[in-house]
Amino acid sequence: MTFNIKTIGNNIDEEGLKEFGTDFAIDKVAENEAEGFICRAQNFHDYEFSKKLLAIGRAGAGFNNIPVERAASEGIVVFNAPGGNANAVKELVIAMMIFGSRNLKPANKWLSDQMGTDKSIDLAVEKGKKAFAGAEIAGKTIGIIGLGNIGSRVANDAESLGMKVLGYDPYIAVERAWEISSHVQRVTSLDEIFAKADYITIHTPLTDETRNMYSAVNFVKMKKGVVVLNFARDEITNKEDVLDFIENGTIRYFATDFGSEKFYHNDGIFVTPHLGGSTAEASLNCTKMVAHSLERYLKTGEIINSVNFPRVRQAMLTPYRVTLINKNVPGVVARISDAVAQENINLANIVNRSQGDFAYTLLDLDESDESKVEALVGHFKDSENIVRVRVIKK
Ligand SMILES: NC(=O)C1=CN([C@@H]2O[C@H](COP(=O)(O)OP(=O)(O)OC[C@H]3O[C@@H](n4cnc5c(N)ncnc54)[C@H](O)[C@@H]3O)[C@@H](O)[C@H]2O)C=CC1
Ligand SMILES: O=C(O)C(=O)COP(=O)(O)O
Repeated sequence: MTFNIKTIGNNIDEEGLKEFGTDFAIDKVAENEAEGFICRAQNFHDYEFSKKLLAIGRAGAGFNNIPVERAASEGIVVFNAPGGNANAVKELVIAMMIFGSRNLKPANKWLSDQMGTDKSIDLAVEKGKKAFAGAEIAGKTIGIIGLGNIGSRVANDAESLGMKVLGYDPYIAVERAWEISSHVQRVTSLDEIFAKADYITIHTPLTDETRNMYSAVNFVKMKKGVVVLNFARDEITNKEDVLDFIENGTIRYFATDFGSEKFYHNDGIFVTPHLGGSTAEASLNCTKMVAHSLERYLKTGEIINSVNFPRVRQAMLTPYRVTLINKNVPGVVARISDAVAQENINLANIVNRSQGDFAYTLLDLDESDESKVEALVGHFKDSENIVRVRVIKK
């Protein structure tokens, strides 16, 4: 069987797409004919998914552009590429922190406005440069909100650049915690970050807790002259409040990957056009990662790196595998087992895992009679609690 994958939007790494095996066709059919999508930050909130679509690979980290709960309810598994672009974001954040500390935006603007000969400009430079004398980051305190793939890397590098590092992440994954330098001090309150840090950077998803975190209610708690960075998501920042707190001198410099017309001409603000994950390396990594996840899911039903379904790994050793996406309500597994028994099929293995309102069930059938497998699947069609059934032949 050939699976059709459609790349949505541009910037999907062509080299990365070569990871797909020969039984995958890329961009050969219309969107509503594809079993899999690969996308980046395109907004899918108003998108009507076709019944054929089984999986979406977000070639990046943040997935707030995809309605992941609706996708689950329509039987669509959404994957992302955790860590695939983390180094790219980290490097930009470190660069922007130093860029701001050394006043490079106004300094460069001032320099480009100079007129005259090289000699006269050299004289003006030596006289005028004191206006742009900056500060070093070594010895300063950085507060990092979110210590996942990006935040943990920023923490380790900031520490090796001589900074004192405070990290806040109430949901930190155990394996990530092991990767963070023991010199990074874990704090349990955001207010401690706001009160102590000279530099503050956020590396969390956009959630109800982080939306608007950069706003007046928190800016008033920050040190005068703080440098604030947002390379996570636009909606974390209240832009009017940033302008006010630049104006009153609380924020010395604000760097962000998410712009606004009011930001572009402000000397205290530096905006990059959502470039955090835009490197050749990150784009290759992320495309490869989601290509692997999609291929594995479509061919074997295994789920790795999904954001709306639990991880399910199970080697396929039987002639048939049936996978079901079902509502996470009581009685479904019993019904599935009953149906298997009614069709007199030997069940070699059953895996059932839930996440939120939905669950994923994988049945390995020790049965090579296709008609019996079809009869089994017949039990699950048109059931209000089962939203997707697939049969995978070894
Ligand atoms: N500017 C860009 O191009 C890019 C932006 N991003 C953004 O950065 C975010 C983080 O990316 P990764 O580090 O790769 O994700 P990740 O999932 O590895 O890490 C996120 C961390 O945030 C923590 N967290 C969640 N809610 C929190 C809260 N309320 N307070 C403190 N910590 C909290 C989690 O426990 C986790 O450790 C993404 O969700 C995305 O929005 C990611 C990649 C590129
Ligand atoms: O990975 C992320 O969360 C990003 O924000 C990067 O977005 P992009 O893939 O560059 O459209």
